[in-house]
Amino acid sequence: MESPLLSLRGISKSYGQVHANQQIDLDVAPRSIHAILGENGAGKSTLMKLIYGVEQPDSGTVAWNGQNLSLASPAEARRAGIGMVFQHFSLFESLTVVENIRLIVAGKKAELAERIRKLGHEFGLEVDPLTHVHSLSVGERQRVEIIRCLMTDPKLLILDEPTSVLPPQAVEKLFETLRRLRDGGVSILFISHKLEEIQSLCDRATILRGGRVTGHVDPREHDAHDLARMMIGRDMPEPMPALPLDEGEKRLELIGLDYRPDDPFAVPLSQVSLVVRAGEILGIAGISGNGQSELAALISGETILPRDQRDQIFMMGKDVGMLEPAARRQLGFAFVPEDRLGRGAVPEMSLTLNSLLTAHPLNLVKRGLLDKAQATAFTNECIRDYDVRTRGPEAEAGSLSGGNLQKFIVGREIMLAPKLLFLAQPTWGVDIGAASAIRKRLITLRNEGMAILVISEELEELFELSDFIQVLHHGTLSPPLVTRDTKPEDIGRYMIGAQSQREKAIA
Ligand SMILES: Nc1ncnc2c1ncn2[C@@H]1O[C@H](COP(=O)(O)OP(=O)(O)OP(=O)(O)O)[C@@H](O)[C@H]1O
Repeated sequence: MESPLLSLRGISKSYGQVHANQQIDLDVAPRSIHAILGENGAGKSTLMKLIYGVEQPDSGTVAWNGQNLSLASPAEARRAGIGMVFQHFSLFESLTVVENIRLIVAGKKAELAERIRKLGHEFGLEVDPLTHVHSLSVGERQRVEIIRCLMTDPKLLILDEPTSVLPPQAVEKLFETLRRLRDGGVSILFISHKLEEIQSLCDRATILRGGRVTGHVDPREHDAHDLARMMIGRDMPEPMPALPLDEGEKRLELIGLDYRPDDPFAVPLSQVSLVVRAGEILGIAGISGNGQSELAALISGETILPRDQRDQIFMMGKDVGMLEPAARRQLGFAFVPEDRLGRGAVPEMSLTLNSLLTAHPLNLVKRGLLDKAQATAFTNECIRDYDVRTRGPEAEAGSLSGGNLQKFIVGREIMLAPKLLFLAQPTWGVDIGAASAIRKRLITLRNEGMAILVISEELEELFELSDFIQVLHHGTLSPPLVTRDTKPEDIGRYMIGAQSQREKAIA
């Protein structure tokens, strides 16, 4: 092999009792796309943080182009030619795209805006440089992160689950971008839970389990089942069959919902109608930025309808358009937001306190005081049942790996035994074994009569879960399509607005 661009030997890193990385050896060749594979909590993000100078190893050596390298900060890593796009975004919401980029890349605003447009166009990462970040969807924020990284002209680009929120078309475009970058001499470290992606994109893969390297392979020589087995140490579980059920009562109904946001960058919704019945899963497909966050806020109660808009949102038969989130939850509604660190959990608080955020009605508070024993028992149950890998209920939410925090939030909301459960991107960042366990659980709950609404950008996920799929495009919702009679291409046409509203619809 050509001498490696980056070479790690015996790298270890612990957080207290947790050995996040142990004796890691890794060589990244020049001009290669190298996958890092592993379950939630296997140590992938930690390893990337060590390479990017966010954290320093306890022991071991790093060589960069054959020279010893020790990085005290990400700024030093960037100067050396290492760039990273994080799983959790690091953009300032109150600044515009170009202002955010200017914090890292030198240049005049107008010039930078022009470069952002050009790069966006060239690599299929279109985003308006003058938009405020708070009005961007998760997918759009990720585009900004990737562009910002490309603007520092890295020799090694680290991408932590870059495709998890991108629609299929954008994934292919991103892959073209990455291949072009590789051909131009950039090496890429690519973390993903999607084995098919790794096989189509990567020429090498390193597999981690429990903080240790369990193998270096060429992913093109192994099928997805093989890779999954190496990663999780057993075969993938089979999907759960959905049982046919009689038509249940309506638990959520939107009738001709119109919404004009004050924010000029937000997407207005027009004539959105949907029904979710007991014993049914409705999936909402669509490319992010088409009104998903606006719709989610209206359903959760984060956005409240003005007084004159009556009879547009019903939960359990009650007009809830003007009710606060807590009042909706009292009716039997639970919600897993897409933004797990901003809205789903408070990173600085322990898991037990995070349980209280939504589960306090389950006798976790007595006479205004925290019932510590009950709250800890609830949290322990959630950790055990949802396979949340953490040191315990007192761990800060922010110390969990991304996928494990997501499992915790999904578990907490399901444990409320709601009548209506709404999940936005339920398995974002969750490894394949755990994602399949969450989907199985959702189908079991559906079979037991829960009404479930899922917003997801992952079509495969919606096909596995949903009885019906509706597609959100430019703030309007397609009619419901019966999943078993629908092909992904049909959904794809709605996603880009190419399908006439009447075709393929059920009456
Ligand atoms: N700052 C921290 N404090 C304490 N423990 C931590 C910290 N960061 C990571 N850990 C622990 O180290 C282990 C490895 O976490 P890491 O985030 O590297 O996993 P990962 O493979 O990237 O997982 P995921 O796929 O869920 O993102 C986990 O057990 C995690 O809880």
